[in-house]
Amino acid sequence: MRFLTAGESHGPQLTGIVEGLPSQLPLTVEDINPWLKKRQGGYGRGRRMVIETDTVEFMSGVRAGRTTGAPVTLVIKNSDYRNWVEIMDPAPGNEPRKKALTAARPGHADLAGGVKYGHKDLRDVLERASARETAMRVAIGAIAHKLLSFFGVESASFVDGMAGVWSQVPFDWSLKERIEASPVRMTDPQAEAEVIRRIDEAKAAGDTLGGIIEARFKGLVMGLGSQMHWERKLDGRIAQMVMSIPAIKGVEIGPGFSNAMKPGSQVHDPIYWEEGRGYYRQSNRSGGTEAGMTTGEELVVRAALKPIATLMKPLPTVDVVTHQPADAARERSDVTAAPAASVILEALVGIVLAQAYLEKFGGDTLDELVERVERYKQRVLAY
Ligand SMILES: Cc1cc2nc3c(=O)[nH]c(=O)nc-3n(C[C@H](O)[C@H](O)[C@H](O)COP(=O)(O)O)c2cc1C
Ligand SMILES: C=C(O[C@@H]1CC(C(=O)O)=C[C@@H](OP(=O)(O)O)[C@H]1O)C(=O)O
Repeated sequence: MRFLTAGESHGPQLTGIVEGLPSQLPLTVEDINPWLKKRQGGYGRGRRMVIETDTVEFMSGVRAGRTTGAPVTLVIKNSDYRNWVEIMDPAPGNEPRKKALTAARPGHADLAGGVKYGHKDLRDVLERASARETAMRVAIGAIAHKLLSFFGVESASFVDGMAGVWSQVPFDWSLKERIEASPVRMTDPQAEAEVIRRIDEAKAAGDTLGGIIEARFKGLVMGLGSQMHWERKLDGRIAQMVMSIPAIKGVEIGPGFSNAMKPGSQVHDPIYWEEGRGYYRQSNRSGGTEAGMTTGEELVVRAALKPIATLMKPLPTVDVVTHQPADAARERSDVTAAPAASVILEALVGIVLAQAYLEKFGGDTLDELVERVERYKQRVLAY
């Protein structure tokens, strides 16, 4: 399964093409739109999210609520486009009416992208660097999750810490509903209240916040990915996908960074076997992968999100036309995107996992795939 996305943040629409889905996968917009809604939410988002109500349309590959096996084309319209029609006009002639953005914003694609692609209006850079693109990838992730649901895979995601405040309530699958209802997608009501206070404080100060986010997956079979060659290692593929989310600056599988400070005896997970249950672990300090393959335990993916780069109290920069010192351009902006990023993390790791299932089990139809996954589960038990 491969995919492409296209579309500018303030252009008419985002487009996605997904190729390699099995046929007969039940699929409606209702499988996708709730994910888009969740991605738009979260305390600390800016005014753009009031303008947009993201919903997806199928343009190919789905008939009567099922995939046909043909490439699936998805579209999400940008409601904000109506306010940007002239600025985003592809036809020549509107340039004088365009508001050129020339004060490169530190922390954004503006400077390197402007130099690399030869743009002096940095809008031509930022329109594609914007995290708006993740709306389409989350839509594609929702399809991946739909597929995973047929293999018995379940997922969750949350914000573990923000602004120096850590959740004190450890994740438990029974907390999923609370997380979904939380304005900052936290497990801990006390931490949540404090984090909301700090977001308000940051906003009032013209500042921004990042956070630590986590996604979990249970029900995965042992042996997705491969140790045999570097680019087939599942943890490597997950890291690439996660780092491609705008503003993510660190990724770990399980407690990867804190494990690095401990002796091996406190890090690795002893192996047990029981009749009827097969192989299992009593701990999951590996976070669910060993040597680029799933262990069959929960997969735990954590990521660090930097604070939003556009500051209402802007940092010093240089105007790329005049080369004079300037204040960084101020665009309408989020104060934090950590809750949204946790949803993106969960959706996008789902894509990597769906790809791993499709690679391992093949299958042109959903039935074939499910049958092969079930047969493999029996093999794992009997091993
Ligand atoms: C959901 C989401 C929303 C974002 N919203 C903003 C925003 O409103 N303003 C901003 O400056 N950066 C925002 N970002 C981050 C920038 O897109 C990102 O920092 C920038 O493109 C530079 O890329 P890098 O941080 O990966 O280096 C957001 C990121 C995510 C994941
Ligand atoms: C549009 C989205 O996020 C945007 C991501 C973003 C950025 O610089 O990454 C900047 C902001 O865009 P705007 O200037 O239009 O307000 C965010 O709103 C979205 O998540 O759908």
